[in-house]
Amino acid sequence: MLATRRLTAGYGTVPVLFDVDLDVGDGESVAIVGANGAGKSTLVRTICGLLRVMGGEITKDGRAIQSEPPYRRAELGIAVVLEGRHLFDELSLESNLRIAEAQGRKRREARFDFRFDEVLELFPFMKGRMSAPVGVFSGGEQQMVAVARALLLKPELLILDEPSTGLAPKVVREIVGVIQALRKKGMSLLLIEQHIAVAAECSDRAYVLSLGKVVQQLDQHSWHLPSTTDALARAYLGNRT
Ligand SMILES: Nc1ncnc2c1ncn2[C@@H]1O[C@H](COP(=O)(O)OP(=O)(O)OP(=O)(O)O)[C@@H](O)[C@H]1O
Repeated sequence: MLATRRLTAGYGTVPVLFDVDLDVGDGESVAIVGANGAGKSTLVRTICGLLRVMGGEITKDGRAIQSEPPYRRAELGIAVVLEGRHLFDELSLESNLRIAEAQGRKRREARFDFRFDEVLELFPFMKGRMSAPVGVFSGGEQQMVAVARALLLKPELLILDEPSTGLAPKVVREIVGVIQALRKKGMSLLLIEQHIAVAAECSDRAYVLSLGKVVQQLDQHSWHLPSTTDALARAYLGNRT
């Protein structure tokens, strides 16, 4: 589905990601974990085309996409929920969703064709609140609007940048429930997550990122091994642990 090879990217002339090799298979859920400043958001912005690639390659289904503009990557089936959500705060919930639905209609051959009413079923709180401006919604509700909007783009690969950060445990459980429902449907997911427990629960595999490099790969069985705990502690706390 998605691959990066020796991907180097950053800001201005300064790289903050170095030679990142990453794969997300068809129907796979892959997490990226790492401390603040490890480069997780930079990786997301580079994959969706908001940051220029300095070196290496990004492919979607084997086709190089690193020169494609962000809107083309969306048309190719990559949707992203960025940190900060970037909703149209003054517009109603319905307008926010209908704008995405209109974009999604361009993807006629999409494998996951979420209809408007199906998306609403995933997010019951939305019923009866269609005319409210999304700026008045709670952080958790806004996060769900951002996910709903991404789904209406009919993606094959959904990238979620820190979906649980700053949210109450009950809301995190709701988001986890939605992620699990998408996994069941076979959608490919790339999940950027600082909370190890959420990452372990919602992914098949994970990459540990530290100072812009992949320092370890984890599979389902290795999350709780002592060597993993050590590697995660080093990635999160530095080498003085
Ligand atoms: N707009 C920017 N201009 C210059 N440097 C930046 C910019 N955004 C991030 N950086 C730097 O790039 C590095 C990686 O940051 P990034 O936001 O990708 O990390 P992160 O793993 O997503 O962290 P967090 O969990 O805090 O969001 C950091 O050293 C950061 O200071």
